[in-house]
Formats: sequence, C-alpha cells, structure tokens
Amino acid sequence: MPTQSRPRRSMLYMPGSNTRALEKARGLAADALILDLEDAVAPDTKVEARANVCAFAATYGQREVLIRVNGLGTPWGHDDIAAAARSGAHGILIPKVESADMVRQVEAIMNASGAPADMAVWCMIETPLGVLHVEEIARATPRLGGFVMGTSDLAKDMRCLHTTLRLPFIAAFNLCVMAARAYGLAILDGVYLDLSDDEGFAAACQQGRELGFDGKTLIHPKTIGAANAAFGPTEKELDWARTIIAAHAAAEAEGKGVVVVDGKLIENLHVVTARQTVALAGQIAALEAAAA
Ligand SMILES: CC(C)(COP(=O)(O)OP(=O)(O)OC[C@H]1O[C@@H](n2cnc3c(N)ncnc32)[C@H](O)[C@@H]1OP(=O)(O)O)[C@@H](O)C(=O)NCCC(=O)NCCSC(=O)C[C@H](O)C(=O)O
Ligand SMILES: [Mg+2]
Repeated sequence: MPTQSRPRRSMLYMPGSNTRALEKARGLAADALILDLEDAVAPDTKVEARANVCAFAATYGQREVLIRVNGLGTPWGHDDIAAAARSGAHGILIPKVESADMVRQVEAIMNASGAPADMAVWCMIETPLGVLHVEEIARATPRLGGFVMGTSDLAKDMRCLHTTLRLPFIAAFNLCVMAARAYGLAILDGVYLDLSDDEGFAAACQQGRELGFDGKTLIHPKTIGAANAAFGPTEKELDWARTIIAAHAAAEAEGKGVVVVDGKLIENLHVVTARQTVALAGQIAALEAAAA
C-alpha cells in the first residue's frame, strides 16, 4: 500500500492543450500537478494534448505529476492510458470512477503498456455511484495512490446546489475521507471555481482541512499560496507538536504513559499526530529545497 510520503497541500490542474501553462508550471510552488486530458481539453485537441503532457510529464523535478486521462468509454481513453504509462508521470488519474473493476481495467492497460511498478493509479470520485462504492474502490489495487473529489460533476449528478458551505457534499466528503484513511490513501478536495473570491477560497481550504483532506485541487496559480498555507502546519502547530513529543518522551522515561502540557492531557495518540505534523513540515522543506 503506497504511503503518504510527500506533501499534497496544493495540486494544480492545467489543460494538456495549453503549452504555456505546462511550461509555466515548472516555476510554480504547487506541491503537485495534474496535466489534464479530460474535461479541460476540447475533442479536436485531445491527441495533440496527449503528446504535450507526455513530453512535459518528466520535467517538473521532485513535484508529483499526475496525468488525468479520458475515460475508457471515450475514443481517447485507452491510448491516453497507454501513453501516460510510459511518460514518466508519477500516476494516472482516472475520471468518474464508479467501481473497483473500472480501476483494474485501467491497471491492466498500464501493465500491458510497460508502466513502472511504482506508478500509481488515482481516482476521481465525482459521481453518486463512485461515492457509494468508494470503499470497494479504495482496495481495488495496491497501485492506488489516492482520491480526488470532483465536486463540479458531483453537484451536476446529485442535482444539488454548489453552495458556499457545501453542505450537500458533506456525506460524500466524510465517506471518501474515511475510505482514504482506512486504506492509507491520500485525498484531495475539489476545486473552487470563483477566481475573484479570495475570501471564499480561503474558507473552503479551511473547511477542507477540518474535514481531513490532505490538500486542495486548484485551477489557477494565484490560489497556490493560500492552499499551501491552509494545509501546511503553522509555526504554532509545529512548536506545539515538538513540545508534546518532548514532554511525552520525558514522561515515558519516568515510566508514565500520560503527561499534562499547558493544562492539556497528552497521550500517545496525540504524539502520533504530532509526529505526522513534524514529518509533513520536513517533507515540505525538502520539496522547497529541491525546487530552489
Ligand atoms: C481558468 C483559466 C482558463 C484562466 O486562464 P488565463 O485567462 O490564462 O488566466 P490568467 O491570465 O490569469 O493567467 C495568468 C498566468 O498564469 C498562467 N496560468 C493560468 N492558469 C494556469 C494553470 N492552471 N496552470 C499553469 N499556469 C496557468 C497563464 O498562462 C498566465 O501566465 P503568463 O502567460 O505567464 O501570464 C486557466 O487558469 C485554466 O485553464 N485553468 C485550469 C482549468 C482546468 O484545468 N480545468 C479542469 C480541471 S477542474 C475539473 O475538471 C473539475 C472536476 O473534474 C470536477 O468535476 O469537479
Ligand atoms: Mg469532473
């Protein structure tokens, strides 16, 4: 089962047909990139976009790169997967996944096309059936790396309103985060479409973090900084994490299982979370150093 060994605070989509954006992404501070062949690409540029993303996939240094392919029910799906499998991308993102079988069909094409053993499969969860089958999808294959919520398609198929508070999606978010955590997968929140609403974007990031997402998928570079800030540990959180790790270790050395720090009871489970916080900060620093 793949482990979460890298930060994914911000994952930026870009259309595979837009070579300017593919180029520009090399200098952007997004933790991860999604080179899109699906909804952001018009039918008559799909084949050209496939060639573009395969040419760019291995040019982003340490950043995680996923290629979002077209579905297998489309004229482009099979060839997208076969080409992406050999592109040097870290993973293939499958749109509108509704069953474990769908994932295994993609995996079979990847294997037949010579995909490296460590190339991951990621799933967009963006239909009612996908949400209802998310646990089965989570254990489809050891190649599974994570989930990306597709809230625009989900709103369309649920016939719900895509409101500021996103209450219509809460059950789906909870189910998908549970499945991701139960199977050791990453999970990214959906996109925020109003590029003129910085305050709304920050609130959506905060909500996403509270719900347990690792980060947010983005459509524009201007939102990368706010997503990185919302999903990365603050200095205060890091200080607290280091303090309780040290206090608990000292208590353990005295044969105690618990300790009170600043009036708060600290048990081993808090230390586990604190260690994850410190590890994430280390991964972020390493990624930033590699990009500098
Ligand atoms: C939304 C956009 C079409 C806006 O593009 P544009 O008008 O070019 O914006 P700007 O002029 O403000 O751009 C400023 C510079 O930044 C570069 N840029 C813009 N967007 C990106 C990007 N995504 N990645 C990399 N670079 C980007 C421009 O080239 C400008 O650079 P410069 O030339 O140096 O000035 C555009 O942002 C865009 O296409 N965004 C991505 C849209 C997309 O991929 N959508 C599909 C994914 S979302 C989805 O499918 C939802 C999901 O499936 C669901 O169901 O929920
Ligand atoms: Mg979608």
